[in-house]
Amino acid sequence: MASMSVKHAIAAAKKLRSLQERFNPGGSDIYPALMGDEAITALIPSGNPLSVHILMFTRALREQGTDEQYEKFGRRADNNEIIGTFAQTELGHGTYLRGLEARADYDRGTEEFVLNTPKLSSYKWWPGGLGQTCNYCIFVAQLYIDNEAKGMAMFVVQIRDEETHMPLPGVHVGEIGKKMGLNGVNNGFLGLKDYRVPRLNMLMRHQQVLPDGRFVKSPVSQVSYFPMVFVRCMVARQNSNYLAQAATIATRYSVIRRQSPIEEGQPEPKILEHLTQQMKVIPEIVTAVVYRLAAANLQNMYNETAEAVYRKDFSRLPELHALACILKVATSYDSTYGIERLRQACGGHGYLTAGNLGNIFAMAAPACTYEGENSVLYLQVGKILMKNWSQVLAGRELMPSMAYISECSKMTSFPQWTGSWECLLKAIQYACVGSIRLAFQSYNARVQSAQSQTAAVNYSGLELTKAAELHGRSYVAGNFYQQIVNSPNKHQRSPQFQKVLENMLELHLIQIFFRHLGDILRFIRITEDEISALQRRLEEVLKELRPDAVAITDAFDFNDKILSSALGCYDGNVYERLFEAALKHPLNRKSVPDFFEAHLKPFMKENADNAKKSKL
Ligand SMILES: CC/C=C\C/C=C\C/C=C\CCCC(=O)SCCNC(=O)CCNC(=O)[C@H](O)C(C)(C)COP(=O)(O)OP(=O)(O)OC[C@H]1O[C@@H](n2cnc3c(N)ncnc32)[C@H](O)[C@@H]1OP(=O)(O)O
Ligand SMILES: Cc1cc2nc3c(=O)[nH]c(=O)nc-3n(C[C@H](O)[C@H](O)[C@H](O)COP(=O)(O)OP(=O)(O)OC[C@H]3O[C@@H](n4cnc5c(N)ncnc54)[C@H](O)[C@@H]3O)c2cc1C
Repeated sequence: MASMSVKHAIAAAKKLRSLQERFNPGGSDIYPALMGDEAITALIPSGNPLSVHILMFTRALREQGTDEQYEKFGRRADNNEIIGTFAQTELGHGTYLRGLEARADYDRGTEEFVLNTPKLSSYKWWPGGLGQTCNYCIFVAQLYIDNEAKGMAMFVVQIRDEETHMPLPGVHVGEIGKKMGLNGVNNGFLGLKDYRVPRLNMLMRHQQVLPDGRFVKSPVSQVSYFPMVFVRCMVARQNSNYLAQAATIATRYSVIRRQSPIEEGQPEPKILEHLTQQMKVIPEIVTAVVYRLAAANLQNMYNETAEAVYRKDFSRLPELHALACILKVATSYDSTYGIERLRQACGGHGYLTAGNLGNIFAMAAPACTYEGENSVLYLQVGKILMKNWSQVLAGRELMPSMAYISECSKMTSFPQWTGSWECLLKAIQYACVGSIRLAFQSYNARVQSAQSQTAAVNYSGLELTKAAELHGRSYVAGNFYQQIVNSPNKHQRSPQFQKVLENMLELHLIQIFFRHLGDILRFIRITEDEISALQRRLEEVLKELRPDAVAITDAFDFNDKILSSALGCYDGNVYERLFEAALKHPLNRKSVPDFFEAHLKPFMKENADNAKKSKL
């Protein structure tokens, strides 16, 4: 599987190169790389062994290396003359980067770094493509000068001979084993023993080690985390894509499959006529659209921040970090749960490999873990919200994506309930700010009682997580509202199209309201009649969107090859394709399976003989 994936990935990478040259000659825009990776990944159901090379190795060389280092390594990596990965996670540590054990000791006598993974737990473990594909990597290690720890640093390390692909002396590298999906990616392990690299193999755009061993600290240590921010932005886009693929499959299947009359004596309807089926499928279509728009916003913000960082302006890093964390978490959680809901909406056939929903789930699910385990990132955002709440209390302005927190903090109570979109959006924001206030009271009480920040974060973790989750909901719903109601290009839309978009906004806001009704009722009084009115509107908007469901998912424009699903094929010949796939199964090559003579027949005969004996 790995070799097939590499073959396909190389073919697709060549295609990508020609596309880039045609549409983005010599440009550094992230989209071609992203599109290329998405295209390659989509065409290789077992995952793209070049993903981390495209998304992390090449970018780290460009963003963390000096111009000279880019010329020496980055250009060859961009041109796919060398293939790398990003080797940060270890067998013993993934989240707690300060606990990483791999070390780089500077030898000023030879102006080299001596790299070691001192224990088994120090082995790099997980990097994509590391097992067999890559011949280089970015090796993340704790930097030591005269045995004094200086923090994390990144090193360009060649791990295999460029001609023979043999692991170099001092390198122990291989595949970590079968996973629940992405088995074409050859995630690998890497151990280094007294492996020497020249001083100039340490990426030194932001921090330097001079020939005599003097260390020049980075102006902002967090800029070394930038490669992770980029992938978190990618995950937001990639996982909204996975959800859109699954929604397309389930929608198409739901208008082909007929089951169970709604009125006695009537013919069996398409299953999408059942209201409960609409509630399973249509919100997922809308969620895919909502996150795709949010991810596009985040991507633009990433580009702007990356350019600013290149100019040594680090001012926007904190906001980008907070948004990249919350959107990576929200998109990966909601897409993973949404794809499983869509699989279940396809009944038994949803469980068939031919439907491809299981594989889309297996591709989407690990994003809840990699690039920052989701609950850790929720805590990251919770900590940032605590800092911002202190700013609110001090009367200071907040970053634009958190401005609503200031506005809501000035409200002494929630205004008269109207049920309008603005009211629903404000309710989610108001509940978020209420949760932030409660979390801060707990957190601050702990800090005041002399608990350390990390301990206070831990013991306030549940409230911090809730506040972070509601902040994500507020940002995503607010972005969708702005795009539908206040977009500058709104007047270029046909009235019909605008109406469909407004129906999607209505559904998203009401769905989020009901998902967080408990959180909202803690801070806002809403009557039973007002809630029942929203229930009616939910049922109504599902009915309104039902006729548009197929057109919206067709507009995602996934080729049958990308969907790779007998349930979601454009021509709708589901049963014929299911049967065609079944007949291809190896067990159908013979009428009598080999195991009959070898196992089944003796087993049944033995039971028959025993039955006869027991009657005697
Ligand atoms: C298109 C296809 C897309 C995707 C799929 C395809 C391919 C990719 C597939 C797989 C790739 C996966 C690659 C990986 O998984 S690489 C390894 C990823 N590992 C992680 O993400 C580690 C997660 N852990 C953390 O990030 C750490 O917990 C930590 C955030 C670094 C925090 O650690 P800690 O030492 O405790 O420090 P804190 O006090 O929490 O933070 C210190 C300080 O720094 C700020 N901060 C933290 N992170 C960032 C950042 N990324 N950017 C900017 N700022 C950051 C933090 O807010 C705090 O600031 P203060 O002001 O409070 O000091
Ligand atoms: C498919 C896939 C591809 C990957 N690709 C790469 C790659 O290319 N390069 C790379 O370097 N890594 C890669 N990784 C590794 C990935 O980045 C780590 O798995 C991830 O960072 C989580 O770390 P961990 O596995 O050590 O889990 P841990 O950090 O051990 O987490 C285990 C549990 O402990 C909890 N926990 C940990 N710390 C805290 C805390 N402070 N507070 C509360 N709870 C906590 C977590 O929430 C989680 O529930 C990949 C992983 C996967 C699954």
